[in-house]
Amino acid sequence: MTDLPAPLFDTLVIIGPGLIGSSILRRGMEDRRIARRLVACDISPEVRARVAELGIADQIESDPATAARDADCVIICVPVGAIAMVAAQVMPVMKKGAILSEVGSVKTTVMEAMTPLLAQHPDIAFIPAHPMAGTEFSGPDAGFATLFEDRWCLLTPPGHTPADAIRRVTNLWEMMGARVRSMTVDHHDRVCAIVSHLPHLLAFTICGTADDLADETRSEVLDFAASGFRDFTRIAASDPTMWRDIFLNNREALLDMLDRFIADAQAMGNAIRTGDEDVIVSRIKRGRAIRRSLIENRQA
Ligand SMILES: NC(=O)c1ccc[n+]([C@@H]2O[C@H](COP(=O)([O-])OP(=O)(O)OC[C@H]3O[C@@H](n4cnc5c(N)ncnc54)[C@H](O)[C@@H]3O)[C@@H](O)[C@H]2O)c1
Ligand SMILES: O=C(O)C(=O)C[C@]1(C(=O)O)C=C[C@@H](O)C=C1
Repeated sequence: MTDLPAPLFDTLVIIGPGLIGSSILRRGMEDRRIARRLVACDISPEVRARVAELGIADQIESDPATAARDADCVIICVPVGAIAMVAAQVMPVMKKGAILSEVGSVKTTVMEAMTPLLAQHPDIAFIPAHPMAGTEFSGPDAGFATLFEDRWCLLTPPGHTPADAIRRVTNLWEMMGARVRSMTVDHHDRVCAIVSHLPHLLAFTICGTADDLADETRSEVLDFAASGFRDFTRIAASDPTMWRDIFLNNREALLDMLDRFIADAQAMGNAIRTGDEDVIVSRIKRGRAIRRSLIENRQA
């Protein structure tokens, strides 16, 4: 009989088994080469009970420190505003040489909050990751094992991070079907401001604008929304806590992108006002070209 290769991690701990955390757990349950033991930890008793019913973890804990004690890798999957607080709970008990990761949608402010903790615990490798995958749904029922398939996962490891730890986190995401790229926290936050955070801001806003016109158009909004508007409503159905934290933590990059967007939208408005067909058509063509390249890159 041939021995099976050792799993990538002996014990992998997911703190916050919501959409993202439960998707990692589901993939880990399906592919036991990822971890021998999968531990889930959540602050919410309802979430813990649901994770138990779904059978997507080998062990379920309510206390992050208890969950993290024997971990080879801990991944914090809670809203951005709570990541550093959870890190402060687990780092003092984590093993020397263990890996700490998180999946937050913003990196600069998390790294700032983590800097003093990292100085106190130099034996823990901190490797922030951000899977560019998700849906408008939250919670453990929303996750699925193929969520990261063919999606990008962006890593923002600090400069001194051991190469072996980066390799293991890269392997983890690749085993879940993702493509991995490393970048600085600043670059990450600017890229995400334009590809993810501004589109959400626009979706929440356009739904509000339509709702404010309710007297004139309420029934039309509901009746005829099987059009462009419907695609905005999917994004606008996203979780308020998650998006509050993203907007407040990526304030500068997001406001910069918003200013650019407002200038471009005004330019389009002027072209419509003055009947400048060339400007109108060239902008529409750029949109179509971007959609085509997304499809070619298998991202749409
Ligand atoms: N939803 C997406 O599309 C998406 C994509 C990529 C990254 N992210 C990021 O991933 C993280 C999780 O997002 P999600 O959509 O999976 O959220 P979610 O709401 O589905 O799950 C978050 C879980 O964290 C738990 N939690 C909150 N505070 C906690 C604490 N202090 N201790 C322990 N558990 C706690 C909640 O009870 C919940 O079960 C966020 O930082 C988000 O920015 C989200
Ligand atoms: O597909 C969606 O519904 C998402 O909102 C996913 C999405 C995105 O904007 O692309 C949202 C936030 C994350 O940080 C990464 C992915």
